[in-house]
Formats: sequence, structure tokens, C-alpha cells
Amino acid sequence: MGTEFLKIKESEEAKEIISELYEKYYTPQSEEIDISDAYNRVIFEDIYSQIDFPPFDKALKDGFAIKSEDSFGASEEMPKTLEVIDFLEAGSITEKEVENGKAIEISTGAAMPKGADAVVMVEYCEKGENEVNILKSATPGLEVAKKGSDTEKGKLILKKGDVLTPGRIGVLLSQGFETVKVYKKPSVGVISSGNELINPGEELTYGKIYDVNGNMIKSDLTSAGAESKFLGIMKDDYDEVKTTVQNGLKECDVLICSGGTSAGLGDMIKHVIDELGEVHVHGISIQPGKPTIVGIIDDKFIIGLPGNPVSAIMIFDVFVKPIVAKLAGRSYEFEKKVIKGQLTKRIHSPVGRMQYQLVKIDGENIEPIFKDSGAIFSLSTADGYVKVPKSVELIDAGEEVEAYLFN
Ligand SMILES: Nc1nc2c(c(=O)[nH]1)N[C@H]1C(S)=C(S)[C@@H](COP(=O)(O)OP(=O)(O)OC[C@H]3O[C@@H](n4cnc5c(N)ncnc54)[C@H](O)[C@@H]3O)O[C@H]1N2
Ligand code: MOO
Repeated sequence: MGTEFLKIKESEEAKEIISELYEKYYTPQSEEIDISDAYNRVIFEDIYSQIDFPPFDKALKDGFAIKSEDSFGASEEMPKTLEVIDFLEAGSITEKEVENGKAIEISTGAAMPKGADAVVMVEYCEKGENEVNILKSATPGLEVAKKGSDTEKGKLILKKGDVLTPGRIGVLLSQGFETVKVYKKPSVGVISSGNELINPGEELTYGKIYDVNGNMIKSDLTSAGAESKFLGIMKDDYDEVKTTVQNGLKECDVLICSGGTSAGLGDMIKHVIDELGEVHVHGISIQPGKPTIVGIIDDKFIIGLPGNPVSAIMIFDVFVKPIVAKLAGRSYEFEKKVIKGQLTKRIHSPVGRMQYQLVKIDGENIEPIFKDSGAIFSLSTADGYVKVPKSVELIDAGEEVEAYLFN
């Protein structure tokens, strides 16, 4: 088996290759789901209002529906007295019409009766047996929501790509939608590889370590909008890697492996992809994450993340998450925010590799905290990273840098 990297790619070149492969092999899919399951899903096509909302002129307060002109000049000292001819609850209707000198008692949410153009709140009325004293003058339209005043039939109410928040689900419910067409969540499988890896709950014997990458990457995939599955740990055994990869690809749109990507004896992923498909990237000129692999098998992405957890999550965040998010309809949510500040400590970076230096941010202070690619605790305290260009060996404390924030 060969042990050499393919030609190492620059970071931007690798991104372009990934993006071209995405365009060639992937198209976002949709599915119709029940509105009760719609929370946090992404709308697949523009949605137009099917009805006016509110669908009728609606009373906004409990009180009396009147002709506003009948109340002009009314006050506590000089109330206007009107005959009460009916009572309207929300959901009920009446054939009676409000004429001059008449009123209909009305509940919040009821349809306005014919003839009335205002509601006087019950607080400004004195109710008698069959009549009511109006104690305050009402303007036309007072305490009435006109039909279609919130949204008119045929108006664009939600756009393709909108994430379904409770408020947006509320809009769909007000329009009577039972189902909604959303982006189908891409199914993405994660596999960890390495003879040294053990599952949580297993005894930690000498030389073994707990698997970090599997469920760490799975959780980040969930945040990108994927249906993510951890498919377990595989040993550094060619046949086991091959079978696990083949089975994973049957049930997933994208398969992500970690570990076994570099040039060592136990590093099988590249050879398996060579046999089953094609390796498009092996090696990116960045730190951490140099041994990254991008391949295609059966028209699907197979990604080999470096085993070191910091490298794995950084490579996932920079190169893989954006395409998964795009397939899930949420790419724009993962555009990186950039802030400027001063470095608190000097950064050393390897010449010839772009470095993604983990940083902690405190106001204008940007503190480099990258130790090594296996130091998971430093990752847990990082707010983002600073990109150190490959030609730069050192950035001094006090210099201004740009930090890219994790989402
Ligand atoms: N001769 C060379 N050796 C290495 C190179 C190189 O270019 N030439 N690159 C180094 C770099 S950089 C990295 S990063 C690592 C990545 O290699 P692999 O992807 O083959 O990863 P492993 O060797 O399997 O593991 C590396 C390290 O990470 C730990 N690990 C692996 N998987 C997990 C996991 N799921 N959870 C937690 N920790 C994990 C593993 O135990 C090792 O300590 O290669 C260098 N070598
Ligand atoms: O890419 Mo490795 O991640 O430098 O440690």
C-alpha cells in the first residue's frame, strides 16, 4: 500500500473542489411534514397567504359594538344611551344590524355585526337591563381589527430558506396549513476509526482512549441541520473499514470518518476510497488538519477527518459543515462572523501551512490558546480562530488580527 499524500492542496483550492463535487452530486431534497413537527425546519419554497387575516372584521375588546357617531360627545357626565339588541360571543354570528341608537354586546374575537364600526370597551360602559350608557366617545374603527389588516390573501408570508420559529409556525397555523414543505434533512453518518478507541462506559486500559470524535461530530452535524447518526468505532483493519464504509454509504447521503487519514501503517481510509471510488483531496496545507481526505464513492461524499479531535472539528467546521448546511437549506446561518482585536500573546505558525489558531475572545483582546491537535480542553474554551497565512511565521502580541467566530 502506498503511504504518500496526493498533491497537498491549498485551503481555498480544497474548498473549491468540495464545492464543485457538491454541485455535481447533490441537490437539496424536500419533504412534506406535519405542521406539528415543523419547529426549526427550513422552508423549501415561498409560501403565500391563502386567506385574509383576520378573515373578518374582528372585535379586539369585550364591550359594545356601536356606530361610532352615536357616541360622539359622550362622557361620564353626559353618557349616550343605546338600546342593546343582541349579544355576540366569539365564534357566533347574528343577522341583526346595528342601526343608530342601537348596540350589540360583543366579546373579544367575535365578528363585528353589520352596521357597527367601533367597539366601546366594557370599562367605558354602564350596562342596564336592555340598554347601555356609553361614557366615552369612540372613533370609527376603534378596537376593531379589519379583515386582512394583518395579512392579505395572496401576499408572500414566508420565504424559501426561512427557519420555522414558533412565530412563523403560528402564521402557517393562522392560515390553516396542516403540512409544510421543508428541506429534507441530509442523512450523515459518522464513523470513528482506530484500534485505540473505546466507547464510554468501557474500562480505560493502558494505551486506549475514549472516542471523542464520533459523538462530537454528530452533535455538530445536528446543529448544521442534518439527521446525523454515529455508526460506531471500526478497527484499523482493511476489510472492516471497507465493509463499514460500504454499509454506511447505503444508509447515508454523506459519510464522515475520523482517524486513519495520514500516512501510517494503520491508515486505511484512503486505500478503501481508492478501491471503491475516487480520492479528490488528500492533504490540505493547513494546521491543524493536514491529512484530510475528500473522496466520492457511489456519487456520495466520503470525508476522512484527521483523528486528532481539534483537527477533526476544525476541518469539519471549515470544510464540511458548510456543504451539509447547504444541503439542509441553512448555509447562510453558518457564514462566519469576524471581529477585530489585539493579540494578547505571540503566535508561532509553521511556514508553508495556513494555521487556524484557536483563540479566546474577551472584548478587544484575542488570546491564542491552541496547544496541539489532541488538546480537546483548549477547544472547549475557544470562541473562534485566527487564520495565520502560510507565509507568516510569527504574529507579535499587540498586533491587530481578525478572529472568525464559531457559531
Ligand atoms: N508521517 C506522518 N505522520 C503524521 C502526519 C503526517 O503528515 N505524516 N500527520 C499528523 C497529523 S497533522 C495528524 S492530524 C495526525 C492525523 O492522523 P490520522 O487521521 O491518521 O489519525 P490517527 O493517527 O488515527 O489519530 C491521531 C490522534 O488522534 C487520536 N484519535 C483518533 N481518533 C480519535 C477519536 N475518535 N477520538 C479521540 N481521539 C482520537 C489518536 O488516538 C491519535 O492520538 O497524523 C499525524 N501523523
Ligand atoms: O493536522 Mo494535524 O491536525 O496538524 O495535528
